[in-house]
Amino acid sequence: MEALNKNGMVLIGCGRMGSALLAAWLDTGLAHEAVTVVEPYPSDWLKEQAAKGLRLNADIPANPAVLILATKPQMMKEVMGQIEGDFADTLFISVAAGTPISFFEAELGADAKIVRVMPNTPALLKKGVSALVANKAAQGAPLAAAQDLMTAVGVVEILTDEEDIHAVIGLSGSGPAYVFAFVEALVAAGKDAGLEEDLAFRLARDTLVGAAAMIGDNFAEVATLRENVTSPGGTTAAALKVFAESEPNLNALVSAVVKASKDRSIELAEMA
Ligand SMILES: NC(=O)C1=CN([C@@H]2O[C@H](COP(=O)(O)OP(=O)(O)OC[C@H]3O[C@@H](n4cnc5c(N)ncnc54)[C@H](O)[C@@H]3O)[C@@H](O)[C@H]2O)C=CC1
Ligand SMILES: O=C(O)[C@@H]1CCC=N1
Repeated sequence: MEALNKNGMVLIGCGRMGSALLAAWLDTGLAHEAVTVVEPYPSDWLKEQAAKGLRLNADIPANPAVLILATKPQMMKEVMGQIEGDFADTLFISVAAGTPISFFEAELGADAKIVRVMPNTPALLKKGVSALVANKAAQGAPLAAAQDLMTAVGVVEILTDEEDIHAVIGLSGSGPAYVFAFVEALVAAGKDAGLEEDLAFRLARDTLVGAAAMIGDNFAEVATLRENVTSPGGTTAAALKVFAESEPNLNALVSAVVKASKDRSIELAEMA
């Protein structure tokens, strides 16, 4: 955070993703005074940060170390039109789902250092996962700086092919929503099975947290973890049979879900 505290960070758009990242960075030692946020509809939380010294809707400082773009892809053209200033050494980081690097190069010039990042909201708890891809000008030190920044809020994967970002969005960008939807479905199912909602919620939440914590580094072991719950001829076998035999089955359903997110990302990129 040293370079950022010295030369400043600018955040354009402080909604759900922008504020999750900013909150985690502030907690990691980013100084409020070093941050300029441009946000037309500041949340109460953001106003509290402004009271602590963060520069809210102030002029963009000259040559900030990093400028983060966290507005909707549909707004990006308008946003780029409103960014003016000296960005000779600035590293641009976009977290927008559907805006390709080529769009930013067309707006800023091919010499601009641009890293496209696909984070997810668990970044708020420093438990995010982000995939990064850099343009030519941002290879080396700028990409390493972006990697450091995102490592402060979770795990980082580096992509070499920008096209992979669509699938990443389908899996980990949108992914937390699938998990939350699954918890909602589990609670509804618990209620259908006769439990009170509060109890069903606690059981669903604690099962997910506990099971997630059991997953290690080896994908093959996930099947063993599943098998360890599944007594032959028992209750879990009866349950998993429904996943396997329903139409579409679980794998086909999840595949369609990830593909829908991926396809929308491609669509947004084509509109950029
Ligand atoms: N929410 C998520 O889980 C993730 C979101 N993203 C990306 O992050 C970006 C933001 O998404 P969310 O935070 O979910 O949306 P959001 O709608 O919560 O945040 C966008 C923010 O931009 C602000 N804004 C609108 N026009 C602006 C302007 N001209 N200048 C400055 N700020 C402006 C809005 O007031 C809003 O607070 C999107 O591009 C999305 O693809 C990426 C990964 C995960
Ligand atoms: O739903 C969206 O478009 C954004 C991108 C990934 C997660 N949220």
